Amino acid sequence: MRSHDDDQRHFPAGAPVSVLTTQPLGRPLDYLAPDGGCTLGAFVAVPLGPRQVMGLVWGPGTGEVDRARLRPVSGRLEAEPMRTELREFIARAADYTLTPLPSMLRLATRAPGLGEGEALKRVYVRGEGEPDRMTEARGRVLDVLDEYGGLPFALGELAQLAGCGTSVVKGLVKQGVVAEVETPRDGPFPTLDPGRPGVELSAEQAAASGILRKGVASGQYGTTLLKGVTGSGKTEVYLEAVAECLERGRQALVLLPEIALTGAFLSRVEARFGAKPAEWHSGVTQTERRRVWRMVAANGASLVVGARSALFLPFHDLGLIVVDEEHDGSYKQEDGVLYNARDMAVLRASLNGARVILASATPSLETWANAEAGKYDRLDLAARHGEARMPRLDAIDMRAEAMEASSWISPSLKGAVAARLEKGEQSLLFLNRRGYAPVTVCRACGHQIGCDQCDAKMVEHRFQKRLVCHQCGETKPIPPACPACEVEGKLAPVGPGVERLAEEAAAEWPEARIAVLSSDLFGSARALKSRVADIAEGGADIVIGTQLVAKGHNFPLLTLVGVIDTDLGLQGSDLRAAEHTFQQVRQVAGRAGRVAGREGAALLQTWQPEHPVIRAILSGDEEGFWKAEAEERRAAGMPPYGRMAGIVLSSPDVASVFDLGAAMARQDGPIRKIGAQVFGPAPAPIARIRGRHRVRLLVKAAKGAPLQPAVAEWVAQFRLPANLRLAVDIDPQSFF
Ligand SMILES: Nc1ncnc2c1ncn2[C@@H]1O[C@H](COP(=O)(O)OP(=O)(O)OP(=O)(O)O)[C@@H](O)[C@H]1O
Ligand SMILES: [Zn+2]
Repeated sequence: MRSHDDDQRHFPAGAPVSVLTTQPLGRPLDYLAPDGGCTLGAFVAVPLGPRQVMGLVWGPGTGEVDRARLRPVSGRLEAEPMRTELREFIARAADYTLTPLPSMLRLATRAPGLGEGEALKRVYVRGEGEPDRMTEARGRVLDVLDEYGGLPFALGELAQLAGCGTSVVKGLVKQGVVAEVETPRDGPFPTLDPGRPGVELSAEQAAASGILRKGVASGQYGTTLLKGVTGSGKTEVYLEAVAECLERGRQALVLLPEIALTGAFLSRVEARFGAKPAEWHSGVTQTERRRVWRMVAANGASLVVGARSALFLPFHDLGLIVVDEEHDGSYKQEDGVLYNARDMAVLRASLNGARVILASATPSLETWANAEAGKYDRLDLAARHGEARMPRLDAIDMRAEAMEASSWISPSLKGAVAARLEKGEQSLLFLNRRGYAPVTVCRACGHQIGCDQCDAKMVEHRFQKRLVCHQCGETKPIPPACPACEVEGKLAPVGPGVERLAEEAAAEWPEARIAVLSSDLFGSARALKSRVADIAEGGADIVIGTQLVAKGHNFPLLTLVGVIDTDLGLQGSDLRAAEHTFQQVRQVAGRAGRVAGREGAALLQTWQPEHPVIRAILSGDEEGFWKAEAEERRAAGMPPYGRMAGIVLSSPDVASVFDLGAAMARQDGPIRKIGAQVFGPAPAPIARIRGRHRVRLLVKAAKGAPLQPAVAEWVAQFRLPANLRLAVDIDPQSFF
């Protein structure tokens, strides 16, 4: 780590400095420091060709270009300079993921107007009374203001969210129904009070919380796996570590995997600390994003709750990062910069003397193995809080069930749901498939409707009345005739998605209130959040959902979980198929019976109850499962006992991807030099997306091998033909 004094390092006017921009140039460029000089990490404007772009003073000039030919920095921007710790993090993360530095800087500067000053800004909030004449557009403006609960908006932002012109807003201002106010930009967030009493912890919880608090108090880096069964109070326990962090005047970051979870979480923070934290995710307005970015840097926000990209915020002094549901796949970004937020959290904390808490009921094998190896500490919460008990898990052997055609809920499961309806309790039916039917087939010729741009079947979405490609998002109406044989009226849905399951449930229980939770059915994150809150309060009898419902929700009335197709994830040859199925099914089962006195049950529909993974899920022998899984991976040299890098080549031209793939496989010297191996090229499982043909290569290396430099050297040997994209995925999670 560089010394702290670096933060003060100053370059006098005219000194050569290297400036990193977000432009795709690959590396920093030299400029001359402006009048008055500039400090290391300062945000500046620099000329680039005919344009002015934002840049960051990255270090002394490299001397690559003759001094006489350097242009001066145009000016300093008003943003707080980037601290050494964050610059170091960006550089290390770029090296680790083999991402060009400019793309990393872009991740760390994703807020609008960073260069603009602190002047007053004009914002719009709800005023008094009702408009003289209510129009549809006016109504929408007022709805937006209500929906966001008093948050201020910029004019353009408000108009856009309401889907109207700015004149509509101005008209409302004239009548005083909307108020126009001048406020300082970017006010600090309300202070959180860690001294308020928390809930009374059980002995087990108190012991864990004591250890976590001590860790935070040490001011030293360390990572702890907080493993607790679903409903054991992991959140209550890690909030104590947050309290300790706040007491010490340092900032804390809590990463959550799913935006729908933040609503309930914010209320818990408010209950514990007396105010809400700052939020950072795709559902936050642009105005608010800028405020969070600046306040985090100025120490005006002590706790941030966010999605994975919050990891790149310019914290003033970050003392704790909690990664909740650390096993969740959404922590791995799968396009653009390919990074795993869980691993990057550990990296950032280690550079800043901060603690990491990885919380999960079903940790990833990577984390489990790191704890086994002593790299991470581990704390266990073995019991549910209070009198609540873990749900009973049972298999429903589908071979023994009398299933009708186009029916997916077995008679046994139906009986269990009916019993819950009678008692006024909730049931959850889980199926990890969006839409109505995954395949639409022609009963005359057998043709299945695919996407024109992708090597994928179109999925019927009946609520939208369209076929949707889950790869590229392309949609089209269901054609009246088969596109292959032109016979009319023979297209039929095959297989179930959540919408079709909801149809079956509605036919079976016409009186029941049914809620379908699937990410595509909600226009906005706010709408989804409010639906989740409504269900928690008893606003539905049967919840039907995708993996969206498997994550961290607390539905107190829910006592039955039915997994429709437990075998779904076990098909295919995914390295992590067993691990993911185990995690997902145990998580979703854990939604049942979370309140004392309401016994929970989970019923798993399966065609292969004797499958080892299904047996492990039922037996609950988690350590046994992980040991066996670890042994298999170790024997095969697979992660976490070996390392991998995935390469995806894609181009509209099929020949050029295969040619380059073959050349890469031949010229594998840099890979062989570290004792690693190249596999492929092979067509990717989804061989075409958005009209681009895709080919994969895989590098397998031993655990300690210097994988990144070798891959960098290997890839650098090749000139990419026009329009061919090469993506490197270090530690790949998916192989589509
Ligand atoms: N000591 C406590 N006192 C009062 N309520 C508690 C206590 N511990 C946990 N609870 C309550 O029990 C429920 C489950 O706790 P929590 O959500 O923290 O568990 P979790 O382990 O994070 O669950 P999951 O892994 O399923 O997300 C919550 O409603 C929480 O408020
Ligand atoms: Zn497509």
